[in-house]
Amino acid sequence: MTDALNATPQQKSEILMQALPHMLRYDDAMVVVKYGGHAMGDEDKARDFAKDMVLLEQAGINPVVVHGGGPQIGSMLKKLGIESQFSGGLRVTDKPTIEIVEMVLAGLINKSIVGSINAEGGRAIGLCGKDGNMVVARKVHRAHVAGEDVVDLGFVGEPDKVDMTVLEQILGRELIPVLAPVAAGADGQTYNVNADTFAGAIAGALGAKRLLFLTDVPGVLDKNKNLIKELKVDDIRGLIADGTITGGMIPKVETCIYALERGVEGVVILDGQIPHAVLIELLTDQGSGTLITR
Ligand SMILES: Nc1ncnc2c1ncn2[C@@H]1O[C@H](COP(=O)(O)OP(=O)(O)O)[C@@H](O)[C@H]1O
Ligand SMILES: CC(=O)N[C@@H](CCC(=O)OP(=O)(O)O)C(=O)O
Repeated sequence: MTDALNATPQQKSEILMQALPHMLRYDDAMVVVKYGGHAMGDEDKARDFAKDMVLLEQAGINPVVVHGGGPQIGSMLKKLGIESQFSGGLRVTDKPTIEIVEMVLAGLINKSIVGSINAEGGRAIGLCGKDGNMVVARKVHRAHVAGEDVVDLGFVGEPDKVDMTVLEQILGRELIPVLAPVAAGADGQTYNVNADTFAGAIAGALGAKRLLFLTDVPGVLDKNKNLIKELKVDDIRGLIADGTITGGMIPKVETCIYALERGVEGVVILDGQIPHAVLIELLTDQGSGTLITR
């Protein structure tokens, strides 16, 4: 699959025959792809990701991209002399920080992904939670984090209401939505929403067939750092309790549980740095990461 885009016509038709049964499984289905800031990498990787989204759309699978950009926000804040502070995996977001978060996520990164998809022959449309009131956020009140001081996270939000009207207009019309995890509260205040949580809310509201988390590790690893290929929701709670799953993986697996409970059929956590990771996952028998089901 890695070389498929540069293959000869004969090789391409062989690859297509192998991919066909998988394509039929996902025909007209919705797949939410969470593209993490760590998975973004260099220009070549961005191009590969964009090619995958275009190919999925052409194959009749409707990809919805939700992107992050944590490391990129961190670099911009650093350039401006603003220190990043996290509590429980969430960025403490004061007034100057929320302005940079919105600029980097809904501006720079969103438009860069839209541009890459368009350059590969797709038609992407970049939105954030504010557009069409897609996601209305409420402030996160998570002051108590085990082992950490009590912190007011500031303008950190979580999805409160999700309205799919705008996305429903877009899907099935050869457009690829690219969503930045920025949303307004009912009072109009802008909130910074963790991209995993945002992706889970969108996947749940759409009843997506798959939610893919592209990150910088092969999937969920066990205590010996070996990949766990399949997990059930009930296994997850034990792995958090015994300290196998920690840090940034916790909001990810918690989002998996949330999305599965809302009808998403399966969630996969996989290494987005592998070229064409999404195509390998969806269109081959190889399945590259951790598949989580109910
Ligand atoms: N059991 C585990 N398996 C894999 N990664 C884990 C595990 N526990 C903690 N992690 C950490 O979670 C990180 C992925 O979360 P995060 O950095 O938030 O990703 P992203 O930026 O892609 O959203 C991994 O790089 C790893 O350091
Ligand atoms: C509240 C909060 O922490 N928001 C995140 C939003 C971006 C994000 O989640 O990006 P990744 O997926 O690349 O980590 C942040 O400010 O970094």
